[in-house]
Amino acid sequence: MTLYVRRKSFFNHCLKISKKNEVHEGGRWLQMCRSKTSAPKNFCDYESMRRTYNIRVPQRFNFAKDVLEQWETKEKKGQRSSLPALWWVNDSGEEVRWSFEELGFHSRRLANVLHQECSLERGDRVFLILPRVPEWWLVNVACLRTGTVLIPGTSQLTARDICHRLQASGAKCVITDETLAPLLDTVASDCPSISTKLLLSHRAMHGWGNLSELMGKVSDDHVCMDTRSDEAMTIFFTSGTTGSPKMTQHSHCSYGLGLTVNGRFMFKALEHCLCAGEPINPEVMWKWKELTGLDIYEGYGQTETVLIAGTFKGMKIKPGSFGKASPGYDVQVVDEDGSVLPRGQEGDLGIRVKPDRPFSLFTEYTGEPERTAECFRGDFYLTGDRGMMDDEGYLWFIGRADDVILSAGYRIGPFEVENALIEHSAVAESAVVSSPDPVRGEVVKAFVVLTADYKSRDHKELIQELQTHVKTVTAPYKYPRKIEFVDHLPKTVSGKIRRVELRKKEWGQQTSKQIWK
Ligand SMILES: Nc1ncnc2c1ncn2[C@@H]1O[C@H](COP(=O)(O)OP(=O)(O)OP(=O)(O)O)[C@@H](O)[C@H]1O
Repeated sequence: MTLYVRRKSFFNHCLKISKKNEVHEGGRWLQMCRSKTSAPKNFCDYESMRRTYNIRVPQRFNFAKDVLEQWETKEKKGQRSSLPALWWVNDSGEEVRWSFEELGFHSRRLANVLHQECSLERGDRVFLILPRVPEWWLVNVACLRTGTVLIPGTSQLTARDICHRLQASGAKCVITDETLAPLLDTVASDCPSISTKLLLSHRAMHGWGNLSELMGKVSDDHVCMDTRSDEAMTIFFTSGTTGSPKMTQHSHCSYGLGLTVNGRFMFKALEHCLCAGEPINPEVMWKWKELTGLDIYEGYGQTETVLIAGTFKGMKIKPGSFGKASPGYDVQVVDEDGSVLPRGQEGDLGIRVKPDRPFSLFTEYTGEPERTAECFRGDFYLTGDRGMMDDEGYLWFIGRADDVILSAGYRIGPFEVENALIEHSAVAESAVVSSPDPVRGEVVKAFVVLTADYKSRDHKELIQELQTHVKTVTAPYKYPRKIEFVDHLPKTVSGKIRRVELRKKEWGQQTSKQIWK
């Protein structure tokens, strides 16, 4: 479970602080919403939020020029409040607070470093691997300004992960700090595309340009690139939950404008909690509410998209459902032919792309046209997840398509079994996957991490107790016929459970399941 920690929050923040629903584009104001006042005061009603959301995508768009520079101008003219553009605080209480003017000043210098000192051209790729220090945001803006394509990576990546990302992306420039620079140096010789290495550090390091020093050399005059809306802005590597991470390319409009959904229809204060990235067990929601008095609002999205669906302000929360489709997306449950299924039936979760492809959908998996094409069926982009829509239009997550278990003719979503298991006080967390069975083909197997109080209990007894428990809280055929206790579950760097790893462990070399997976 992730409590609202999103790499895209910079864009959300800057768009959120706009009081009007407008984005300035080369002197013209773009109406973000069709509402009479142009500034919907209160989106407490989901239906009115969907009705009023209407973004017209301009031909050219650049977040740095069309949003940040406009705020800078307003700030200089005293036409906006003194809210900072960026306010950063670390664990030791150190703070950095930049106005839009300061953000503009530093980012223009950094843009000049990228262009003049590093000879990077529009379209060149920049791999950024830094913890969330202010410079992380500066590089974001400098890349927007220069039209270079930002590829962010978490600082928890291993040398192998970094090597894969650099080779796959062909990045020309890497930017990191002194903790990670030695790791990058170990793989640099295998990554011939790198022409520049920039270091954020007070110290010098052989082979690395010092970012702060270079910024001191260049001017703060920079004309922002007039990028096309559909031009590449960033490439995210997916989490790698199901296989090796895919390069997911977003354009200046799909992110720069698309993320208005996330920014505008969320809550402004920390007293509201949002969870995204993995399904959240209803039990966790109840517990959270009991301990904090707060509800958790769920958001469902992918690297390929912005927020696809969510429990928006004013909507009742149905624990176990991730809410309704976001404005801007028509989300449906479709069958194998791409036809929309009736409500209540399980199928593939898809986003309608015909006749109009939502502008906030990714462009492609870079360099993988076939893989990109595989995501589309009929009029829909397929998310790769299985789900269901209820009578009220709420969407329910069943599992990733690859994770669904077929046992003796039944289709079983792992999430429901995991939800049942976590209700038992012995279970700290669990992951449910398929396991081979000579009679049923495959059966449900649960890998369970026990809570401290249960660690020394007799395992045989505990297995029976957990099986009986699942049979009583959900349909009996879903109970895990096999249970294995483990110390921890395999996870991605962002904390998502890698069921694929457990499944591989179960199926070993048995090819039939491997092919299906
Ligand atoms: N609220 C949610 N409930 C259930 N699942 C969610 C939710 N939010 C996100 N997800 C899951 O996360 C996926 C998107 O995650 P991401 O784009 O990071 O890539 P990944 O699918 O985890 O990794 P990879 O594509 O590399 O295997 C969704 O397709 C869905 O399976």
